Amino acid sequence: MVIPIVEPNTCIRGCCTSSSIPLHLPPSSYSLLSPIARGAESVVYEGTLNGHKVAIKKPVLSLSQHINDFHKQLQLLCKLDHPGIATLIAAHAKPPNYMFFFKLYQSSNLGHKLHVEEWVPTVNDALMITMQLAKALQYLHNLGILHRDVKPANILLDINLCPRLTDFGLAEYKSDIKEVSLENWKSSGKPTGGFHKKNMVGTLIYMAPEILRKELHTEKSDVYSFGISINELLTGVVPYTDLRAEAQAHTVLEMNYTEHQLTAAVVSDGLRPVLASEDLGIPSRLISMIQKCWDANPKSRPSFDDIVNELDFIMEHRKVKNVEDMHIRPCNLHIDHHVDMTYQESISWSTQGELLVGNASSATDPCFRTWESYDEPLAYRPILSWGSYATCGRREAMEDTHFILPHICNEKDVYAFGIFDGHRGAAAAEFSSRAVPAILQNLGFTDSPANTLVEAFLRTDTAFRKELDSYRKSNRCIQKDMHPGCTAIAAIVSGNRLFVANSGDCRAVLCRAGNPTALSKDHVASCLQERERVIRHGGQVHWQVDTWRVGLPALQVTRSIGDDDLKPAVTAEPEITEHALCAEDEFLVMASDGLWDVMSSLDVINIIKDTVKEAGMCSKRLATEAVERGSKDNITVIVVFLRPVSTAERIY
Ligand SMILES: Nc1ncnc2c1ncn2[C@@H]1O[C@H](COP(=O)(O)OP(=O)(O)OP(=O)(O)O)[C@@H](O)[C@H]1O
Ligand SMILES: [Mn+2]
Ligand SMILES: [Mn+2]
Repeated sequence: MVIPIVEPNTCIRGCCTSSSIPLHLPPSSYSLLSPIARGAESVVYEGTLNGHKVAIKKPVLSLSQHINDFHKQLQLLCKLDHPGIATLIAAHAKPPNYMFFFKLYQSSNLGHKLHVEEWVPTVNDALMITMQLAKALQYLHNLGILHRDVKPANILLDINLCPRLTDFGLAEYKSDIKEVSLENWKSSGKPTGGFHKKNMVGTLIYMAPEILRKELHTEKSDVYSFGISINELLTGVVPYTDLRAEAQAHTVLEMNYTEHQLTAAVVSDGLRPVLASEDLGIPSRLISMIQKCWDANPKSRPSFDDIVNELDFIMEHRKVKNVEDMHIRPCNLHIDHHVDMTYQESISWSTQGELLVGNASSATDPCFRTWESYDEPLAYRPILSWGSYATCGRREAMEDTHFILPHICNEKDVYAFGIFDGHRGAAAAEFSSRAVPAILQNLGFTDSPANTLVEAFLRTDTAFRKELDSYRKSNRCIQKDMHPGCTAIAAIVSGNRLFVANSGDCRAVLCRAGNPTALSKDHVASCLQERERVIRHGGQVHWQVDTWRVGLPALQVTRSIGDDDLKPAVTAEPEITEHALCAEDEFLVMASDGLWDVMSSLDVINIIKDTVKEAGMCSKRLATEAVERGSKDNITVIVVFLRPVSTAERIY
């Protein structure tokens, strides 16, 4: 992208100059589209500059000091040019608009990648990221610049997952540092002032003990933050969160309280996060390097020159020895799944579900884009972050399954989520959790999202019953009278459109302007309409014990995948609801009936309101609360935030 430079290319004060980066832009050359992130000091937007997609960082300028800071940051950014550092393309440094234009890095930041997308890197991925980042910091230190805010949220990833260090909001020339820090502690009160404390929840855990003791920042303080960040990359664990696994810090208040104790433990007791383990193929020298980086004594920490040399050695050694690359953690570690083995012996229903529909990930057919929201380029675009939690609860066996499928057919703005609640065994739920996403991928955008969802449910049901039949005929490892089934709910978010398909009694709720909107209706025999439909299709309904039930198996639900002894009365055909999302939509909650048995939609919304705004933590809190309230069933929860959540309430 070539942007003409208008001379004199300086900011309004004349303190920032550059020969290659334009510092004032005609207003017609750029536009702000949707916000990507709201930080403490800025809002980052996706936007365009001369027709190209860019990231636009617009600082919050509420004090004159903030304008000084902008100029300082711009002077610094103009000097930087390194493949490990986010590229500044242009800036606008004239009132009333102060903006930085960066290259847009599409693969989000490392914190999001690890904890929201649950990305599991291979050893080589991890080594490459570590090396690139070390080289970027080596480059800065050679220029006499300290970054002072190294953490995964400030490490962007490009499409090749190469890291790009960003956020120079706290960066300083080492030579200026004495003066600045004294001034900082006094005037702005960083990091002890009330406001900053609130916003430092995320940063504190990366701060070296000497910084927590309010001593001066040196190169070695960046080394410490680097060590903590790389260990987080290797373990996939937000530093110290494992400490609170039992205590379950759910609210910001609780978090702040623990942060206080944490600071004391890091400074006085030498507490550090749990170190990555060698078991999963991580080179032992990399692990010892991390330990040296977070040594309590700054003088004992290596410099980035030392670190780059050591990494060179580790990588060369792997190459010579031809060490096999592998993932550094098993994928999907967080789900406590117990598979019901009573009748399925050696059949893996999940694998069957995947195999049956062909290898979805290799779907190479170009997808035809017929999904309507793409015709409206200016339509509202929600920004999603999601998490899930699944627990057996008080049951012996886990019969719930779920899937999360971001970026269907590599489309950035298209996501699918689904939950399956098995009955009479887990087979149907296990099969469906693989088959439904695979079919969605395979169908791509050839039909409307609503039709695609219906098709996915029906095809999964047919495929599962056929498979079951062939097992029965071949007399292999299945009892003749077993008719497993599952209820199913799935959602597709495509641009600003939300589609929910439901068969059975899982439920989806949207929080719109603080109030619950039901996105699904339960299909149970106690519902007159459903009872009549079952009878019309040849099924039998009777009152038994306390409620209406279907057929001999006395099923309470009237729609499901599987249950082949009750077909076609108990249909797999879902009901679909469709909504246009808008700025008032805060989040979407999907859950199996184990949650809804003990909680109303309003309860769910209120609980999320006072929980740390991290989707995984919200899901866990809801499920845990449901167990506490006496739910006797398996519980699976998926929470999807539909707009950016405040950094102050995020945990990384
Ligand atoms: N060039 C970019 N491309 C894509 N996403 C970006 C880009 N720059 C920033 N972001 C996103 O915006 C987030 C915030 O950016 P940045 O850290 O620069 O802002 P900040 O206001 O200083 O935030 P903080 O609250 O961490 O101080 C990043 O974590 C990243 O997810
Ligand atoms: Mn940041
Ligand atoms: Mn910042």
